[in-house]
Amino acid sequence: MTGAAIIDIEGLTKVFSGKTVVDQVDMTVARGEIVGFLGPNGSGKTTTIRMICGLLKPDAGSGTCLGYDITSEADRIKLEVGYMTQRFSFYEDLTIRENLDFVARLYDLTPRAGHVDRTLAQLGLTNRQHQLAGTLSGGWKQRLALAACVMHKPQLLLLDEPTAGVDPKARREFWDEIHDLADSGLTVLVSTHYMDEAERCHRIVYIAYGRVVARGTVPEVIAASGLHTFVVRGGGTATLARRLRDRPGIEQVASFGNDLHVVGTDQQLLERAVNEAIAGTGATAEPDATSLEDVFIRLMGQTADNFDGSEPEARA
Ligand SMILES: Nc1ncnc2c1ncn2[C@@H]1O[C@H](COP(=O)(O)OP(=O)(O)OP(=O)(O)O)[C@@H](O)[C@H]1O
Repeated sequence: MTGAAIIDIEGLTKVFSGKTVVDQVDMTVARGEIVGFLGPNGSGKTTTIRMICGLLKPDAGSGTCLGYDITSEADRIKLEVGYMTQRFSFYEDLTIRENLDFVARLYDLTPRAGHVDRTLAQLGLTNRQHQLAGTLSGGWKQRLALAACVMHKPQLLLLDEPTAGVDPKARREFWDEIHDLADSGLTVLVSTHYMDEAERCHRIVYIAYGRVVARGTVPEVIAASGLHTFVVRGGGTATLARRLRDRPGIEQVASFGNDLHVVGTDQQLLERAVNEAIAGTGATAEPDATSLEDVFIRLMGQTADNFDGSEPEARA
């Protein structure tokens, strides 16, 4: 299947109680890619992932995952996918090894001990194999969950916010692991709210109200946003932010430590507005590269939190 898309879905739609939570989502993921799936809470990421791996039937749309039809060949997909859910679980009163042995049993892997040994070594868990899972720190729990997902040698990993609540060092190590797995040919679709994680993906797909509103590599998404950014420094940021907001040409003001990122789509109008706002304040303003975070703050601002039930102001 080399060259063929690992995920290829078109028009995927899901309606819950009359509410369309996934709305005509198209997505293609090639072998070996790490694709980040981003969007506000409740925007439809988990629902999309569950349809991709055959756990949930779409109300409209079609597609394949690993070459299998997502509606008629769901059983085949489930066997070849590693799915780490948001609330992954294992037996806290069993050791790491015993937990993996249990998973090997579920997948009917033989010889069981061999598969467990290989997976322990692959995920750097061998030295801790006899530690009770319940005594592990968040980062090691995540690693055990990943081990349980990859032991049956899936071709595709679907990770739903795998590092939520994990400290930065453990998150970084987890991502090094993801890249190692991708280098060995595994394909990864990973949902996340973390900006640094989005930047570690080959491509990202951003969804809001069930619809894809941005996609591409990080530079492509930044370029497509059409945003320009000025960094304002000096003076009290809170006072300056008040002066900057609500001026024509200024569409977003966000604090980054002692700096303010001031963003707009019309560069000339933005520059004029910024210079007017800071005149006489002692602050300085310089054009700077728009960051992915600037773009996401903007996308979130346009669409609000998907849980609040309000309609988005703008839809792509
Ligand atoms: N089984 C279900 N029945 C009814 N509504 C559901 C069901 N599953 C999800 N929803 C609703 O569908 C919407 C999308 O939920 P989903 O979990 O896919 O979003 P998400 O982007 O993964 O959110 P988060 O980032 O918070 O995990 C939400 O409004 C959610 O309440």
